Amino acid sequence: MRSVLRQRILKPKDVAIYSGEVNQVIADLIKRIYLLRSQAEDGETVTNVNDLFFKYSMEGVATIVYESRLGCLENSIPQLTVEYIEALELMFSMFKTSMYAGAIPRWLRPFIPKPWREFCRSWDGLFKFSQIHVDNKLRDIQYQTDRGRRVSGGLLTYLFLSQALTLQEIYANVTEMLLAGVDTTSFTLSWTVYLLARHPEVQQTVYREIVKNLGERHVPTAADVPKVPLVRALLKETLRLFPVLPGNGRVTQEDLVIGGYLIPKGTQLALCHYATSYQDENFPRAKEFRPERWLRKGDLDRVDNFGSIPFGHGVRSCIGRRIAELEIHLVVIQLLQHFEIKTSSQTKAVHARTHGLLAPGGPIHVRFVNRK
Ligand code: HEM
Repeated sequence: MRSVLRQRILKPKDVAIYSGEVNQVIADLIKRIYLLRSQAEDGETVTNVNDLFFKYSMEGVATIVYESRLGCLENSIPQLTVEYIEALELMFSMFKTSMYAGAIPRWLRPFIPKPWREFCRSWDGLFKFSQIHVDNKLRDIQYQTDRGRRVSGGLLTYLFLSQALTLQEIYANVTEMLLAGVDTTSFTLSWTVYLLARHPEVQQTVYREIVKNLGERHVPTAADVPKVPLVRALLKETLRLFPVLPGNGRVTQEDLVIGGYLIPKGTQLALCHYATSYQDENFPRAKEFRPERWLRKGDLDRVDNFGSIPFGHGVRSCIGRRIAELEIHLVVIQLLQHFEIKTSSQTKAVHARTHGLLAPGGPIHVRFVNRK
């Protein structure tokens, strides 16, 4: 899969072509914020923003991966999408249990049936959903080719036409991408909004840069993102403080000597970059939210810092990184163009909690206040 997609989504310029689709999803998200605000007592508060960003992330990744809209941000969500959301929620709500489900020996399953049963139920739901969308697209392509038309399209079309993967492999891989691309992106967006609301001075600086370099209402595309380096820095800083995957692991492929210790080939290594992200030796005043620490001082300056590697590193690093960045950069710019994000009387201090992923430990409520 990775070698097939190398040309399509691994670099920022590869995913730039999806700006238009992502912006349509953002337009729906903003419409939804106006609606939800209007239903609040103060006309400004949106409660539990993660629910909103979950739907945004799901719609965003599906529009790229399936090349179709799911209707997550509509008032009445299509039944098929509702079922998928339920399967996804089931998967995450029992993440810890289901992680061990595969380790339960077959003979033991009749005695403790629930973890395995739920594990299969949630995966079946996710696969069924992917299969329906993939099959629809395949039928569409077949229809076009039968009529001698030249077919061009996005990711899924490319996967079909390249013929590098079997249909089963396509089902499996797009299911994994959708699964991997929803909570990761939505938690990160929820933290971003939370941090901006609690640090109005940072928010003001980012907003000023957007207005100066892009304007108050210009709808941004991927080409605009390098003009607002603080927006990129904001995402890096958010992921440093709240890396959705707080740890990572690798099995050594050869004998290594690290810090004077011999680590034999085949050793399982665990890395907790959530911990290294908070070390002052890696990030001065590490506990503080300071996006500007990621800004380059000049053209030759690089600010890579391996104390924080939220997307992993190397050949197995996150395949959806550029998609996630596109979705987050574009939506943050537009949210700040439309609204000042503020705490409300309902905003409580929220701490991180792990359930496999590092998630907000409670609901995040913020006000979306009209820009004057
Ligand atoms: C803020 C958002 C995201 C974060 C922080 C994140 C983080 C990660 C991390 C840490 C890994 C493991 C990398 C490693 O072992 O070195 C990973 C793997 C993966 N991610 Fe993401 N991810 C995000 C969004 C996405 C999105 C949007 C997609 C799909 C469109 C996606 C698809 C995947 C897949 C398929 C893998 C497995 C890759 C493999 O095993 O080769 N991720 N992600």
